[in-house]
Amino acid sequence: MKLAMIGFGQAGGKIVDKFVEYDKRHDAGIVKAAVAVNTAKADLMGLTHIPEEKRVLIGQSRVKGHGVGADNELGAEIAEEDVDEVQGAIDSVPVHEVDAFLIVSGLGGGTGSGSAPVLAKHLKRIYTEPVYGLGVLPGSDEGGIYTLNAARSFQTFVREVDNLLVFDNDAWRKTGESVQGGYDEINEEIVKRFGILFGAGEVTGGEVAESFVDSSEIINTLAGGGVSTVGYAREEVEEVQNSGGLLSRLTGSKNEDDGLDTARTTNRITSLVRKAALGRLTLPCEIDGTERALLVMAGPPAYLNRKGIERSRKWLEEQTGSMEVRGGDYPVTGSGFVASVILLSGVTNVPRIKELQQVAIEAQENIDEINQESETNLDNLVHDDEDELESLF
Ligand SMILES: Nc1nc2c(ncn2[C@@H]2O[C@H](COP(=O)(O)OP(=O)(O)OP(=O)(O)O)[C@@H](O)[C@H]2O)c(=O)[nH]1
Repeated sequence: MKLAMIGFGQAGGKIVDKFVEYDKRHDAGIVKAAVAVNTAKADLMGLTHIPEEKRVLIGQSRVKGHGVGADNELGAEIAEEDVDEVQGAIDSVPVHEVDAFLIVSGLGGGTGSGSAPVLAKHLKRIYTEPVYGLGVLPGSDEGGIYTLNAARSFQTFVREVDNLLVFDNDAWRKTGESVQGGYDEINEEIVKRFGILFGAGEVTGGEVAESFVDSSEIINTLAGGGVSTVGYAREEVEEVQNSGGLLSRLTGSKNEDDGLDTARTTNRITSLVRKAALGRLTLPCEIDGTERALLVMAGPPAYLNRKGIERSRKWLEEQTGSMEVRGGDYPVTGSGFVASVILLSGVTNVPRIKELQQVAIEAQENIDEINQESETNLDNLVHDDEDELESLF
């Protein structure tokens, strides 16, 4: 699947930068264009793989290249004012060659959390291609302002995009380590999971898959909106030549080990799918109640088979209660591992989101209370002034 990626803020820029690197390293063919947008000049200068002309500094007249300091209302205002500058960088993207836009952003800061939903709304008005978001939730040790920003931005972002893929930093923090300490590893994890998912629709180099995942299947799984999470599991394998693959499956060629190999391959697939679905998701949640799902099995063609994928698909249908579970191969010769990636789209039972919604409600109530108090104080002040004036005459 070919994407135009736009990274907002420090986290968004770094993650898109890593996607570009991943794309080159694996010849994945998913990043058709990459743009980084920020209010902080230093963050843009720290990027390595996104070309300089695709790094856009916004809000110069307001914050002089120094960032918005976690003020996401200011971030949103700046994005509204400078959306044409971002559009300028997107104008050179051959949009007819991309399947979708992906806006990547941390939701806890000011620039990304404020700007990402603004750009999503803008792109949806202009283009017919789907606009997806990849939103990163802050660690709970980052402080109240980050949680509040995330709570507010999450609600707006999910409304503006066609689907919001979520990664929760908090769930990926290592015990005893602050989330900042492990960003490199976390970003690797993000890019690996989403790289395989989006790469599935872009097989190059003459690989033949038995039941190939098409980008339309990714789009259909994400259609309908809501929030998505991704599971992943992998197992190292030895690359074998000419044992199975589509050719031998089509010609029916067999050897003595074929029965055993097929059973082993099938079992490996079903076990990896269970591990991916029941292990740590990018956004931890109950998988029961998921609206749509897509299962991608990546690895050397000899280690992929339809039977394993079919069984796993049925298992996933039972676990999620969804009637819309798609599945297929992503053949990668020479990968040295078989991996299962599961996209769960339209998840509903997510404790972290409930927590964020609660934070947003409480914050709104506090704001209302403060407003009411200051109105009452103002009224009292006016009455006091009137009384004072009356006593003067
Ligand atoms: N996964 C991941 N998360 C990050 C990274 N850097 C920052 N974050 C998270 O993203 C949130 C937003 O931080 P930034 O992206 O630095 O903020 P910003 O959008 O640039 O906004 P300002 O700095 O306030 O202008 C933080 O709360 C962190 O949780 C990163 O490299 N990887």
